[in-house]
Parts: sequence; C-alpha cells; structure tokens
Amino acid sequence: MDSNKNGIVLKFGGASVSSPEAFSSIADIILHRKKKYSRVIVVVSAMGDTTDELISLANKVNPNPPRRELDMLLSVGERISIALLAMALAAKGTEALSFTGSQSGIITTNDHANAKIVNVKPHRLIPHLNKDKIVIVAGFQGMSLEGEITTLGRGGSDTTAVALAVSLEAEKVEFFKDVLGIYDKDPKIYQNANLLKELSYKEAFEIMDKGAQVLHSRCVRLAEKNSLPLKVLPFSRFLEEDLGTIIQDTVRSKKSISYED
Ligand SMILES: Nc1ncnc2c1ncn2[C@@H]1O[C@H](COP(=O)(O)OP(=O)(O)O)[C@@H](O)[C@H]1O
Ligand SMILES: N[C@@H](CC(=O)OP(=O)(O)O)C(=O)O
Repeated sequence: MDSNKNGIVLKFGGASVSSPEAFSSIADIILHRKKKYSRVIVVVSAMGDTTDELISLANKVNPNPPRRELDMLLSVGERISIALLAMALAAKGTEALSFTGSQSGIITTNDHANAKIVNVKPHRLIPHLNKDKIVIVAGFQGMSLEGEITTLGRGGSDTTAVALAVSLEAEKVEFFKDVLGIYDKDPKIYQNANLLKELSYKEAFEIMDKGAQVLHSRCVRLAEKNSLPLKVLPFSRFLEEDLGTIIQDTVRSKKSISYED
C-alpha cells in the first residue's frame, strides 16, 4: 500500500458510464487503485447523455424552467450514477458509500446552473475514509450557503473532483476518458493529433482555450492554484501506467488551500 495516507481522487465522466455494464468495468479500475491507495475517493458524472435528456424533459414541461428547479432535476443524473456504482462495487464484494454533493460538503455560491465552489467541508466522508471504505461523490453539484441545491455548469464534475482532492489533500486526480490522454488537438477529429505526455498548467490552458472539451478549464485553474497534479488517462487501458497525460508544474510549491474566485 502507498505511504500516502491522503489517497487519490478518481473521476469518471459520462462517457465511462454510458451503459449499465460500464459500472462493473469502472468498479474494477477502482478496486485496482484501492490496492495501492489507502484512501480512494471517486467522483462520477451522469450516465452518457442523461444531463441533455433531463434538460429536454424539463423543456417539454416548461420551455423556460425556473433555474432552481432545473438544478434540482439535473442533480438527479449524478445521483443515479453514484448509487449504481456503489451497487457494482457491492456486487464484487466491496462496500462503498455514495454521497450527493451537498452530503459531501461541496459549498457553492447560489448561482443556479453556474455555481462556483467556495468551500469544501467533507466531514461526512472522512470517517468512512478512515474506516478504509471507498467513497463515491456525485459530481457537478453542491449546496449553497442558503441551503439550495446548485449545479456547477456543464462539465462541472471535473471541478468537483479537483475541489475534493484539494480539501482532502489527495496526491492527484485521475480523469478516466475515452481517449488515451490530452492531444494537441481533438484526436476524434484530427487523425494526425499528437498525444502529449506532460503539460504545465499553462500549456493545458492553451489547449483548452482552443476549445478542447477534454477537461474543464475551471478545474485546471483550481488545480494550478493549489499545485495539485492531474492525470488524464483512458478507462479502457488503465493498467498501462505509462499511458496518459500528466498536468503539473515542475516545482510543486505548498500553497494554502483556496477554491474558486
Ligand atoms: N485536445 C484533446 N485531447 C483529447 N481529447 C479531446 C481534445 N479535444 C477534444 N477532445 C475530446 O474530449 C473528449 C473527452 O473525453 P470523454 O471521455 O468524453 O470525457 P467525459 O466523459 O469525462 O466528459 C474526447 O472524447 C475527445 O474527443
Ligand atoms: N453531467 C454534467 C456534468 C459533467 O461534468 O459531465 P461529464 O463529466 O460527462 O463532462 C454534464 O453533462 O455537463
């Protein structure tokens, strides 16, 4: 087991949980990481196109839904995933516990559909992590100081993963994607795209600024502010340690914890 008691955060996006069978596959990835890290915190997004489907469902009822109610509805997508993932791990004989964003202490501004994370208070998670349990957190959502359910904006689960890692002082966040890592351009569009092994935060921003949807730029900003290393790797070939892209600065300076501006 790794000497780092603070563990690792694993983030699985919608593409990695696009079918019921996929939960069993990602459970295997999680169990593999649990052999190395004492603390494993998993952040998961809604399955496949669930968020888009929930938006169109809302629009069928009201073409201009109240933003508070839309957040209440969209937060359901990630709740489905966390529960199914805990069930998939239970089917393999491992107890894992799922938590919503609010249960996990993801405190946000009250800007529905575009809330910023202002603090993370993971008090409910820590006792379970200390008991060696795998903790599964719903991405993309939190709770405002006013007690309202909020969402962080499209792609916001990446930011949930980084904020939790910052709060729990995890070693890094691993993002499991349907590509081998970050390329200089979208590999699904450009056959001549080059896979990049290592990037500074600045270089990662430059790629995101060109429109790459591979990582949310907000999560890269949060990681940079807290000197947290990020790794993007394929969920299909997770055993190949050399694959993927690492984003970090060459010098990791210890900074005090800070969340979104
Ligand atoms: N520069 C890039 N490098 C890698 N992937 C990119 C890039 N630009 C766009 N993409 C796209 O980003 C997608 C992100 O992966 P995906 O598994 O869909 O993420 P998630 O499920 O976490 O939202 C890839 O499928 C890829 O087509
Ligand atoms: N489910 C949300 C949040 C998210 O981050 O999704 P993904 O990890 O699949 O990009 C969305 O579709 O925007």
